Amino acid sequence: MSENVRIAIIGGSGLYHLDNLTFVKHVNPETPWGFPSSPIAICALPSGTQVAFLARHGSGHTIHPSAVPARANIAALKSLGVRAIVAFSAVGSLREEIAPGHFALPSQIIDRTKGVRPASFFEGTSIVAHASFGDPFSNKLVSWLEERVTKALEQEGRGVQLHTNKCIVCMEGPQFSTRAESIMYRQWGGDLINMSVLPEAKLAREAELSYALIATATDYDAWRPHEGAVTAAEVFKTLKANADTSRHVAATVIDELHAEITKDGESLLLEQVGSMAFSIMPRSEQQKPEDREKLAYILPEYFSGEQQ
Ligand SMILES: CSC[C@H]1O[C@H](OP(=O)(O)O)[C@H](O)[C@@H]1O
Ligand SMILES: Nc1ncnc2[nH]cnc12
Repeated sequence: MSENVRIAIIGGSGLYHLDNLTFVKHVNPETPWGFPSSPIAICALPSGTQVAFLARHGSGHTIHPSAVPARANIAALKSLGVRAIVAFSAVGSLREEIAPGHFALPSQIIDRTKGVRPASFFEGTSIVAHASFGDPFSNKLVSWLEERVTKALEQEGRGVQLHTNKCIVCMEGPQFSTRAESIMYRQWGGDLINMSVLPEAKLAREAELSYALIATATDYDAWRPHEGAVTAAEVFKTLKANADTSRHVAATVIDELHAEITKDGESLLLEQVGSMAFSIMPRSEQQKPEDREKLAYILPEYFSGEQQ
C-alpha cells in the first residue's frame, strides 16, 4: 500500500498528533509483524506535501515502552513509501546544561534495554543479517536537521536551545533509574536517557530508512545529589510545551526535507539505501521461501523474486 509520502514523524510521550497540519486520512497497514501502535495519520502541509504521523505509544498512550510494536511501526511506515523518519522522544537529562525544555540531536546510543524487545526483522527467520550500527543515527540527516531545527527554534521565539552530538542511554523501564544508575550513566558518557530509541533506530537501519531523533528534555533524571529523583508528574510539566515546539519544528522542516529526499539523483539524505546488501549472510540456499516473503515486505530489493 504505497502512499505518496516519503517522511514520517514518530511522536513520543505528549506528542500524539500534528494538529497544526491538515489531516488527510488514517491508514492502518497490517504488516508481517502485526499492526502499528495506532493508525497512521497522513497529514498535509499548505504546499500539499504529505507526511505520515505515528504515535509511538498509541494515540491514547496505552502502550508501555517495552511493548511498543516497533517492528510493525517501522515496517508499516516503509510500506507507505517512507524513506526518512524524524522521531521525537521525551528524555531525561544527564547534564546540567541540558535543561528541561531544551532539545537535543543525539549522535550515539548506549543500550540498556534487557533483551525483552524484538530488535531485528530477521529474528525468528532462517536469514541472518548483521546491520552496521556504529553510527546509530543517519549522520547526514542529523547534520541536515541541525541547522533547520536551530532556525525553527529561533523563529518560534520561546528560547528553546538545541544541543548536538549527544549520547542517549536507552533503558528498559517502565520504572525510572536509581540514583546509582543515573550517576553511572554520566560516567559512561551518557547525556540523555529515554526508554524508546531502541529498537526503533535498529529497525529503521535494517529497513534502510534514514532515522534521526529529536530528544526533548523533561527532567534531570536522578543524578543531582540535592534534588529529588524524577517523577512522572515532573515529566508531565514540560510535555505540553515540548509537544507544541515539536509540532512547530516538524511543520517547519518537512517541506524542505521532502524536497531534499525526492530530488533527482542520489539524495545525500538517503545514505542508508543499499546498506543491507553487505549485512545479509550470503549462504542463501537454505533460506526458507516464507522467510524471504516476510522480509520482502521491508526489503523487496533483496527478497522478492527468485533466490540468487
Ligand atoms: C513519560 S516518561 C517516560 C517515557 O517517556 C518517553 O517516551 P517517548 O520516548 O516515547 O517520548 C520515554 O522513552 C519513556 O517511554
Ligand atoms: N528520566 C527519564 N528516564 C527515562 N526516560 C525518560 N523519559 C523522560 N524522562 C526520562
